[in-house]
Amino acid sequence: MTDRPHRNFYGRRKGKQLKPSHETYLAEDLAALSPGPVSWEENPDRTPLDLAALFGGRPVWLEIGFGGGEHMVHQAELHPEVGIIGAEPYINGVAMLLGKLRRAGAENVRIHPGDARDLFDVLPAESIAKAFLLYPDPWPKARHHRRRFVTPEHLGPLHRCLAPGAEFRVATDIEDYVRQTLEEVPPAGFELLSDSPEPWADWIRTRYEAKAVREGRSSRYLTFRRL
Ligand SMILES: C[S@@+](CC[C@H](N)C(=O)[O-])C[C@H]1O[C@@H](n2cnc3c(N)ncnc32)[C@H](O)[C@@H]1O
Repeated sequence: MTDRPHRNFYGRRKGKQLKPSHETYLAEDLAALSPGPVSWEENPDRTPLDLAALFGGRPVWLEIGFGGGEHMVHQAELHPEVGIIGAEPYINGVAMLLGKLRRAGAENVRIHPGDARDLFDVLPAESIAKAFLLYPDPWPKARHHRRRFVTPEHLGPLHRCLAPGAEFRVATDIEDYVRQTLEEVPPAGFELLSDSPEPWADWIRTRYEAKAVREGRSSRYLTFRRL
């Protein structure tokens, strides 16, 4: 037994199932970091989460589709004065985040290992002070554009959760995703604050962004304010 038995414990296993023994660790960590009952099975009445109890009254931020969790852990370390809830259905990404969290020792993160849309309806209205949507799935084919996150179907529930004045950040390397975001987000009750080829000052490169850079694609960083 080393002093860090979890080192690389949740390592990269893209495309592979987690080993049963790893699933035990995953389940234990996830139980400790649960934001409360989110799924319809656990919370059929959709009772709102008690964010004050979760984070002791700190402002709460939300990351949708955190992938491997680089950005979430970075923000959690940078901002111990806030609580951050992340949603990600890709279980190996969740495992990567858990490994990073163990190494970082951040205590201000809670994880919903599933669809962000299930989280939206159990977050109290106007409870989120900042939201991140970083490199959402591009759905490049025109006939799949309605599956993108930035549609009225998702933006309405997100708007309900965000506090007036809350920042909503979107990063993407897909030019047509920028177009759709600029078209769809303002009518859902947001104003555009900035649209930049440069990332935010507190940025850290995510796994997906690193892949985009390797493949020669640049990115756009959009900041909206919830009206
Ligand atoms: C292209 S990846 C980017 C991941 C990460 N943000 C990054 O920049 O490396 C998009 C992520 O969104 C997640 N995702 C897709 N639909 C989602 C949903 N409805 N709720 C939460 N996450 C979702 C996917 O599982 C995937 O990990």
